[in-house]
Amino acid sequence: MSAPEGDRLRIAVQKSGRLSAPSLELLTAVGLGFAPAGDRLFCAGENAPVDLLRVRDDDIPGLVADGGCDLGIVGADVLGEFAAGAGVRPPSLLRELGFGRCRLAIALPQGLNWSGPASLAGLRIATSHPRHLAAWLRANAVAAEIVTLSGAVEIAPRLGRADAVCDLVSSGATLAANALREVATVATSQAVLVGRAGGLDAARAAIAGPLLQRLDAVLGVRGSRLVLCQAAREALPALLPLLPEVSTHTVTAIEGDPERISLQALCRRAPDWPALEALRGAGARDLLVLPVERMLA
Ligand SMILES: Nc1ncnc2c1ncn2[C@@H]1O[C@H](COP(=O)(O)OP(=O)(O)OP(=O)(O)O)[C@@H](O)[C@H]1O
Ligand SMILES: O=P(O)(O)OC[C@H]1O[C@H](OP(=O)(O)OP(=O)(O)O)[C@H](O)[C@@H]1O
Ligand SMILES: [Mg+2]
Repeated sequence: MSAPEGDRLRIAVQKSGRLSAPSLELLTAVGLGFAPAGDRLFCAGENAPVDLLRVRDDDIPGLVADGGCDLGIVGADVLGEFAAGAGVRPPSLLRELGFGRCRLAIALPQGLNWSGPASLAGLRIATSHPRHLAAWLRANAVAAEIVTLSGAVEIAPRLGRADAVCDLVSSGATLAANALREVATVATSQAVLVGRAGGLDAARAAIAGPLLQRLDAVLGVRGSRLVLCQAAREALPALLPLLPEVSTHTVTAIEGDPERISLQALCRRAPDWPALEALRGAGARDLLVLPVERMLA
């Protein structure tokens, strides 16, 4: 990966929060190295013409939209809020990254009844996602007041600032800790890679292209396992259906033993213990389950 002097790719990532560590891990997995970030906002790439900008996640769509950065990693929820705003052409969604999975949900304090979206009519709903919420209320023909807060949304009912909330949920622990009950999903989200809407200039595209290919090689096998085993050739038809979500498999003859084969299967998810025990019961021996890091097709 080489580029003319001065032509460097800039990637915006969240400085500190839910997406920071997995974003850096992904960039490392595609071969990018950065000096330890510490508190720095800007990290020059050590082995490629790619620099990191570490910022608040809310700033990432705007930075990519106005050309301050070429690529960014941000929650689809934050991208959606930005895109629903007036005026600026939002960044393009280039890839879904499979981490930071959560949902934007409506939750009510105990004591408020729920019989559908109409139950929210006339209530004050606290959220950091006012545009998502406004669109959802519109789609459900509900008139409610939106109270926009930048954080700690779940505390708003207890403080008397709102009657209900619309916030991000994954495990539900934060809602439970605040005695709130999830009643409806407004949107689902995960981390996404975004790029400038108009595309990159030729020099930057030449840096980004191979990186995207590497990214696909990593994302395409996330969660996959390589399962290896030996078995009698006649056991093969019984073994294959026991493997979870096989994407490809290879059968190899074992030298000197025409009755036995070696099976290699790429599975989109890990076989659990019962599946492995069933495979063994069907004649598989020397079963190996290996993690898969990347696959160049
Ligand atoms: N509980 C969760 N589980 C999984 N992903 C989450 C969860 N909460 C948020 N996210 C995702 O992570 C993104 C960042 O969340 P985080 O709470 O770190 O943001 P923040 O507090 O706004 O940070 P910043 O200081 O950068 O503004 C969210 O936009 C969402 O996409
Ligand atoms: O359903 P849960 O697993 O409890 O997750 C939900 C919480 O996660 C997010 O906040 P985060 O913990 O990132 O902290 P923040 O409020 O400081 O952004 C979100 O805003 C919720 O508060
Ligand atoms: Mg934020």
